[in-house]
Amino acid sequence: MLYVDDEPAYCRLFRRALSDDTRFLVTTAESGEEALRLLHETTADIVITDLLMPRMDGMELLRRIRKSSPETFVLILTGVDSTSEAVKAIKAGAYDYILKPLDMTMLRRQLDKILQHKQLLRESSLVPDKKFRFENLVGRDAAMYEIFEKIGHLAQTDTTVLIHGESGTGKELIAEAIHARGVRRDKPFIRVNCAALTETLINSALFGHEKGAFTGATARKSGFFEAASGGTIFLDEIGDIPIQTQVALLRVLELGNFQRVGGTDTIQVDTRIICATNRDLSSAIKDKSFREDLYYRINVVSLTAPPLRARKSDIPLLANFFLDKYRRETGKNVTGISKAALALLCDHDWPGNVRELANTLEHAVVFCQGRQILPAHLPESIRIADQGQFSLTLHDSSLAGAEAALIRRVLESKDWHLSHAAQALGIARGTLYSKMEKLGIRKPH
Ligand SMILES: Nc1ncnc2c1ncn2[C@@H]1O[C@H](COP(=O)(O)OP(=O)(O)OP(=O)(O)O)[C@@H](O)[C@H]1O
Repeated sequence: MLYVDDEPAYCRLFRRALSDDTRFLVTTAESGEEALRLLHETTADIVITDLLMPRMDGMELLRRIRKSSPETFVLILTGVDSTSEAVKAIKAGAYDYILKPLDMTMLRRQLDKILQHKQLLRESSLVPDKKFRFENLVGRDAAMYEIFEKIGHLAQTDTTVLIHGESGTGKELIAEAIHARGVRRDKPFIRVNCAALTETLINSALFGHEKGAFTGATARKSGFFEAASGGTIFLDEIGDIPIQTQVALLRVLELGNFQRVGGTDTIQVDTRIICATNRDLSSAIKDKSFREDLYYRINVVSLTAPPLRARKSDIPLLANFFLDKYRRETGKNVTGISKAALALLCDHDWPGNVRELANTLEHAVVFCQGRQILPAHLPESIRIADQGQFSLTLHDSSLAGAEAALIRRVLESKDWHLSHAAQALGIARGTLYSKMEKLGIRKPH
């Protein structure tokens, strides 16, 4: 590890502070130029550099290191008044920044994080385990294996994680799995839906409040962070937290402490933070509704839950998983999904992702009278979407007219093969025949 600072006193302090930590071999340099010379002669896994230095400053040194040895982790040291410079440095590839005057506890925490990150990088080359289930997550698609693998690695660390993904893709299950596989598994996992909390309530919900902090605060109350102490807090829809809460959150991430609303005591917590968002936070940063420095703090490691339409090979597996779940819950003897119904499920685009698929199977099990899920048991939205393939144009808005048009289209698509058409429509062949009679539908000669 190389420490770069133009103040010799700081260099000495740093060497002394880490002298008992056998994981690091510390070298110091008093200028950017000297640092580059040393890096030329030997390698360093971690470089910690002051930002403000005469001649070559920390930014320039960072740029040079990124070019010559991109795998080196660079930490920037900066004063409170130049955090915007630090953000620039992170954009330019620095791992993170540390505030000056140097707080050794903070520094050690950062170094632990880097070591964990390095471990992660080493392990990410391992062959993925071919299982279809990972904690409560089900999946066999390569995209899901990748997620399982990442969860496995992240669980071994205490890193802050940001999970991206559309609604219903399993972000909460991913967060739970990271918690369940880690050392904090016996401690609480607290989920907070930030979007559901009003601006006035959120600070008190997260950090608690003192008696009399606001009207109605009749007693001291601890918040979610205290409840999750020792465990994990999952901040869902993080993009929706108001700016004032973002400031408090930044403090928890940087210093590991907070104050209750209306309180003056500083409360130290050891809570792992996992966040999720279905919004593009970079546009929120642009329109200033989300702090950039907070973004870098929560986005130490990020993963993206893939939408269901991007892993269609998981649909049959998930459909059967939910069939089994709802069959047990309802006690019904539904044992399978017909080919036609499964084809409809596989064709659907699932804008609501796995949640929509789960709801669809619940609906199907409820409506199924026999042993097999047929197209007729699926919600109309799924069947209609399929019929959309025929680009059905309805000239007659009456129910009978629409039914006739649909039956005609399906018959045409099945070459007027009654059994096939009946199966696609999810009705019995006899029912189709009588409907054709009633609606005056005949095969054209
Ligand atoms: N891979 C999966 N295997 C099994 N169930 C899943 C999977 N992904 C999601 N689910 C189920 O789908 C539903 C939605 O999942 P979850 O709440 O984790 O999604 P989310 O991405 O956090 O959604 P939102 O952004 O709306 O909060 C839950 O009932 C969950 O159990």
